[in-house]
Amino acid sequence: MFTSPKIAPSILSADFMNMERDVAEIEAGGASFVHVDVMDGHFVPNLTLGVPFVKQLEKVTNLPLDVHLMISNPIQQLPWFLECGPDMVSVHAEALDEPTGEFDRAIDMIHEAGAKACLALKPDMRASVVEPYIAKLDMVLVMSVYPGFSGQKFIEGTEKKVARVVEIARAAGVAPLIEVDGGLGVNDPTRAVAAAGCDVFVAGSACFGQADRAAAIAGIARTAAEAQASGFVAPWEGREA
Ligand SMILES: O=C(CO)[C@@H](O)[C@H](O)COP(=O)(O)O
Repeated sequence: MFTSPKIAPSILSADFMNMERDVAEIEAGGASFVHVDVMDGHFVPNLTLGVPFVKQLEKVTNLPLDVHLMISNPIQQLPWFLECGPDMVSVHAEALDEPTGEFDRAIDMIHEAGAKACLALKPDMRASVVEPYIAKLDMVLVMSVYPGFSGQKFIEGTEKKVARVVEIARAAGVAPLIEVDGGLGVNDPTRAVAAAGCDVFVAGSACFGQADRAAAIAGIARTAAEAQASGFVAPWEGREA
């Protein structure tokens, strides 16, 4: 039922002056993806990196790039990011205009470029928004903090949204990866989302903020696997999905 936990360290917490070294460490340390936080200072209140950086990053690692576009107007910018050769691209539901077909358009553009397509949801977005698209999606990214910064506290109850997305996927007879991003580490939030069906655990400060990145990755993966096996139940109430 559960897949083995995959860890995607978020480079937002890495040393931008030593990115090649930091990414080499997580590659050697057992990461499954590099989570690349693209923020435009408009869709989220922080500005990080753009196309030239992603292009360079792709050259210095064999890890799959998991590019998380926290940007306004992704339809316009997608072609530039897709030229960088990412493995997986997440676009936010909140940044797309559903009535004009932008959800389908973004997913199709990503697939046509040979990458895997993911729909990302901010904490206030309902899980059911993925329902019409679930069969086309390779992954759903459930944000467990308001996007913009590393080191924030996990929003309790996000595990309910994870469980709801799993339910929607099952009902459609598909099994996209479920990724959760924000506040994860060797902690109860990781246990809660693991037990709810999360496959990919994004970790910024809990990975790059640690001196031993390999030990950090192993610790989070072990925490998640144990929670999957034991059926961890969160000690909080939290919000609805
Ligand atoms: O996209 C984001 C924040 O917007 C994340 O990827 C963070 O970078 C995760 O950091 P931690 O919460 O794990 O420290």
